[in-house]
Amino acid sequence: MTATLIDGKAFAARLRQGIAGQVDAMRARGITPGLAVVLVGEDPASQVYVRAKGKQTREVGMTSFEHRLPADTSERDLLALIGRLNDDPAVNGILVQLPLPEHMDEAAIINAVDPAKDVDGFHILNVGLLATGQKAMVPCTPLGCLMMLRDHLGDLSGRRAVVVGRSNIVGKPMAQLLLRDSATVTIAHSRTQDLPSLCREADILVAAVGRPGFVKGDWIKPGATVIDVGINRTPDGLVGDVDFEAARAVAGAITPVPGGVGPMTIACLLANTLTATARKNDLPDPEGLTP
Ligand SMILES: Nc1nc2c(c(=O)[nH]1)N[C@@H](CN(C=O)c1ccc(C(=O)N[C@@H](CCC(=O)O)C(=O)O)cc1)CN2
Ligand SMILES: [Mg+2]
Repeated sequence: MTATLIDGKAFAARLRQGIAGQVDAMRARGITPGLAVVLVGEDPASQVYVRAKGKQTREVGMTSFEHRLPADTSERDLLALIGRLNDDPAVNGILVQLPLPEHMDEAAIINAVDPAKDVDGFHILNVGLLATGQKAMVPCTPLGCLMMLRDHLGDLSGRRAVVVGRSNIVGKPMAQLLLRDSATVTIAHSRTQDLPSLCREADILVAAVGRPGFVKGDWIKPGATVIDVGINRTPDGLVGDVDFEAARAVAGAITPVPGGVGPMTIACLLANTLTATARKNDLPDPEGLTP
């Protein structure tokens, strides 16, 4: 038996359709959500993502503000731009595309964004709110993973989840979200001992290490749900962190790369922009878009 494919591309398209409907309703009340995306430098992958973000923002009826700055922009100038966006009432969401050039202090930039406009959920305040179970802005990639897991599995309570990877963008917030849904969560990383055995205990396995085909088929518990967050460019094309062909013969369900987690990341960015706009205007959180 081969695993069910969790189609992130189709899921994201449905999500955007729902968001477009909610944007229409907001615009009828005179409120147009606005998202500002800031790109520093010419990283080719980042350029692709930023272009896709602008296009999808406009397609759901929101206003897109795009700021492209040269790679040698000073931290001071970037902070000044963020300050102007923080003060701009037409901007409800601000995203600074990562990675930033080497000379920039990433934490200082992230923490300069108004937490209420922090649609990436990376600001220290939102990290703390999420960790303590309070209303936060939630990072887009883990939010998308959670939506797919709930859609496929229903209640996550009591399930054993292993998150491989401890980044601030994916691994840590993913673990927080799973914990919030009462899963039993382990975060594994490069120093974890006997990683294959640990992974074999997982009903839910999330791979976010950034190494092509790192998770092998025989690390997977038969019937497990596997979420592959990896996006690795190799001579064979784009591949995930999971050995897909071997894994799909064992897993119960799996996200493909491309077409799994990636498209959900941008759809959840739009979801967060809608949430930030609703909160700014003292409206209830949009249905189904927050954890
Ligand atoms: N400020 C942020 N920076 C970065 C984030 C983020 O969430 N916030 N995440 C990634 C990049 N990213 C969005 O920014 C992103 C990555 C991948 C995809 C995607 O749709 N991938 C496709 C494949 C597209 C391709 O050919 O590359 C897929 O997986 O099907 C969307 C967004 C790092 N930076
Ligand atoms: Mg991401």
